[in-house]
Amino acid sequence: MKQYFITGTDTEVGKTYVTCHLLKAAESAQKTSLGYKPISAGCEKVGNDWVNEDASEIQQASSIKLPISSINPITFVPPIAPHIAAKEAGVTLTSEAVVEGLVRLQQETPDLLLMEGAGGWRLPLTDTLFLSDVVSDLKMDVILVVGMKLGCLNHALLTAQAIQNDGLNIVGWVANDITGCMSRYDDNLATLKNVMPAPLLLEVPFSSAPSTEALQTAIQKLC
Ligand SMILES: Nc1ncnc2c1ncn2[C@@H]1O[C@H](COP(=O)(O)OP(=O)(O)OP(=O)(O)O)[C@@H](O)[C@H]1O
Ligand SMILES: C[C@H](N)[C@H](N)CCCCCC(=O)O
Ligand SMILES: [Mg+2]
Repeated sequence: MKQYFITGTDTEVGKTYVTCHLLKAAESAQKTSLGYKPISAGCEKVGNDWVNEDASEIQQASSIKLPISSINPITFVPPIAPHIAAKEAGVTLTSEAVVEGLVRLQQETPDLLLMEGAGGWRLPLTDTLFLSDVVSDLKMDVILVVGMKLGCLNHALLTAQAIQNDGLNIVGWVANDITGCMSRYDDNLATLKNVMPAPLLLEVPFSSAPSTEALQTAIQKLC
């Protein structure tokens, strides 16, 4: 079993989008896949479940089918910073709760297990604990999704430095074209290829799937 933490240069940069492409590509390569979204903020009640859109997409993209509460055990209603939502709900976010949900999914022994963060790398769980602390304790390899837009060079480099300073390995970064209209896209991509301290794992075009070949190359590197 190979497992990775998916982080991004910010919220809304395509972590879920990329995670789902990788989970589905793994299945196409005859690998079992499972996604984990430990903490979500922005949920609605569907039947007896609190359902977050990321979690629902990840559930559908995973080859191993599990209840939404296993894919996403910690849910908050308002789409805000999770530690603030937790405080409002009278809940304390803990490392143990995140790890407990992960261990449950590891017991399914998928070939590929992808855990999506929320927001960017240094996401607070409390005023003294960050999701990055939990990932560091777990010693997970990291995939960094870069939302290709003006400002991403700085965000990508700072995030990569922070991950490495935390003692973790970046297995690769993903160039995700989230707008389809970034000025000098190719020049920005070339700069990132030169300056990032990790290899480009995958390029994801705007509004269309990456090529099957590119996805399979990425899966071969990951699995
Ligand atoms: N390559 C792309 N082409 C078109 N739309 C995209 C692409 N990548 C992401 N999107 C869209 O951009 C939005 C944000 O993407 P996504 O939800 O994956 O971000 P995220 O980083 O997971 O955000 P969060 O921090 O909330 O988890 C979504 O509507 C998604 O469908
Ligand atoms: C609600 C939203 N979609 C995200 N999942 C949460 C993003 C939290 C960002 C916190 C921050 O760094 O400011
Ligand atoms: Mg997401």
